[in-house]
This record gives sequence, C-alpha cells and structure tokens, in this order.
Amino acid sequence: VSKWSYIGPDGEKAWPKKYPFCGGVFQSPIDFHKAILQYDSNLLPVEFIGYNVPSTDQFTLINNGHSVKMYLSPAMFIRNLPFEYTASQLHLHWGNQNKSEGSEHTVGGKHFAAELHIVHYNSEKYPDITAAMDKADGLAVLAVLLEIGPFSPSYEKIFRHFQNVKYKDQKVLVPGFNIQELLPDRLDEYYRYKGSLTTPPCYPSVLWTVFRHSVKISQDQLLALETAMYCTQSDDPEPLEMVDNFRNVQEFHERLVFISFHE
Ligand SMILES: NS(=O)(=O)c1c(F)c(F)c(S(=O)(=O)CCO)c(N[C@H]2CCc3ccccc32)c1F
Ligand SMILES: [Zn+2]
Repeated sequence: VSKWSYIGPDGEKAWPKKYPFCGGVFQSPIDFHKAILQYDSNLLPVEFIGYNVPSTDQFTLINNGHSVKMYLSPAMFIRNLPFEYTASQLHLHWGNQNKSEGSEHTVGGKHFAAELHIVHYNSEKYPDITAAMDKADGLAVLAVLLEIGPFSPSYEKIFRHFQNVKYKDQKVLVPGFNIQELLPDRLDEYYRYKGSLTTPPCYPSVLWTVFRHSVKISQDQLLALETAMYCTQSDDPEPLEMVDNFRNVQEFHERLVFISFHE
C-alpha cells in the first residue's frame, strides 16, 4: 500500500526512506528564477490532438487519497515535444482555505493558488504508462498555474463533481468536454525542463512543460477545491482533510530551464 503523505511522519522529508528516487537527482518541482532561465528558439507550441472529447464520452474522476485525478482518453495526445505523448490522467495540487498558495512550481519564489497537471506517457517508445513511468524519456507533464479571478465555466465541469469524490476511493463519471479549455492562452509560451514525478516514487522521468500564463478560477471555486476532499475513506473515524498536497521546491543546481519566450 503506498503509505506516504504530505504531513506528519510520512511527509516529504521521510519519502526517500521508502522511495529512494525522492532523494535523488532531477527532482521536481522547482522555482523558476532569472539565473537559471535560458531562451531556446527551437521550443515549438505544444500541439493537442483529440483533446476535444465529445460529451457522449465520460471521464472517471477519482479521489485517490493524495489528489483528485481524472483519467483521460487514450485518443488524446500531444505533439511538438521530442516524442508523441499520450494522455493518461490529470490531477491538481492546492493549499488550504487560510493560505491559497498550493502550486508546486513557483515563479520568482512566488506560489500560485493551485496547479493542474496533465500526465502523458511516451507512446512512441512505450506500450503504456506503467512501462514508461520509470524511464528517463517516459513521461511528459503539462502544468497550468491557477490563480484567483473570474469564475471558470471550464474548470467547473470538473469542480461541480467534488461533492461526489469527497472520500478516498470514491469516483464519479464526468461528461467529456474540450480539455484544452483548461489551458491558458499562448500555448507557445512555457518553461521546459527535465525533472521528476513530484510524488513517490519520484522517478526522474518527466519532461515538464509549465505554461507561462496562468488560468483564473473564482475564489469560490478555489475554496471548493480546498475544502471538499479528504485523504481518508468515508468510514474513517479520524478524517484527514486533503489540503496542502504540494511538494516543496527542490534544489536545482547545475541545471537550466529553457523558456520559449523572451522575458
Ligand atoms: N505531480 S505528478 O504529475 O508527478 C503526479 C502526482 F502528483 C500524482 F499525485 C500522481 S497519482 O497517480 O495521483 C498518485 C501518485 O502516484 C501521479 N501519477 C503518476 C505517477 C505514477 C503513475 C502511474 C500511472 C499513472 C499516473 C502516474 C503523478 F504523476
Ligand atoms: Zn502533479
């Protein structure tokens, strides 16, 4: 049973004991600051194929005790990265109702309110994500930084189901929609670096693409994300709120982050 958490004796400081890669190289997330950024004119806009999923399709949204994750369709993939990567799942990281600073990546030392991750695997080289997840060129994760602003009808297509996945292992079906609606404008402007899964087993197998521009969701939507879910099962006598499910930024020495935009 994957026994790790974001707080207490099984928190991130203890992860390397059971998951050695968590104490290894190329760990994520990181802070994006001027000294490590380098412009790269070869970075192309990310291309999305099959992201506009018809409402006749359904996605499974599940509370896995660490995050709320939504399985995606294998007909969804991205191009203009070193390989073609097929979508696997999306999930979120957030803070708590008193401190809405739950993004994993930070910019100039600043947290955003939350962060969306869309996990893909290298389907050119590997048959499925299980085969890909511990390979150096196995995964590609797209990250969207979320901050407070106007209500987002697109994010609401997921958030409206949170009351049905309050507890660990609960799941609900979400009608298909255009997942590209969850992404910011300017898909040509992003940070790119080689890193890792930000949860155990922390494999250094992720090509990260963090979009430069954030997406806005309302204060109420953020509060719903920060207060709806529990890490524990519905019958657990000691309920644990699912809050602050973000890893702290990792040391980033001798490495560069490539940017597709001029400052
Ligand atoms: N921030 S992140 O993008 O690094 C990241 C997560 F933060 C996260 F929570 C998960 S998970 O599957 O919900 C729980 C831990 O495996 C995954 N899941 C990945 C890791 C292992 C695996 C296997 C199959 C499908 C997805 C994943 C993940 F890639
Ligand atoms: Zn994540």
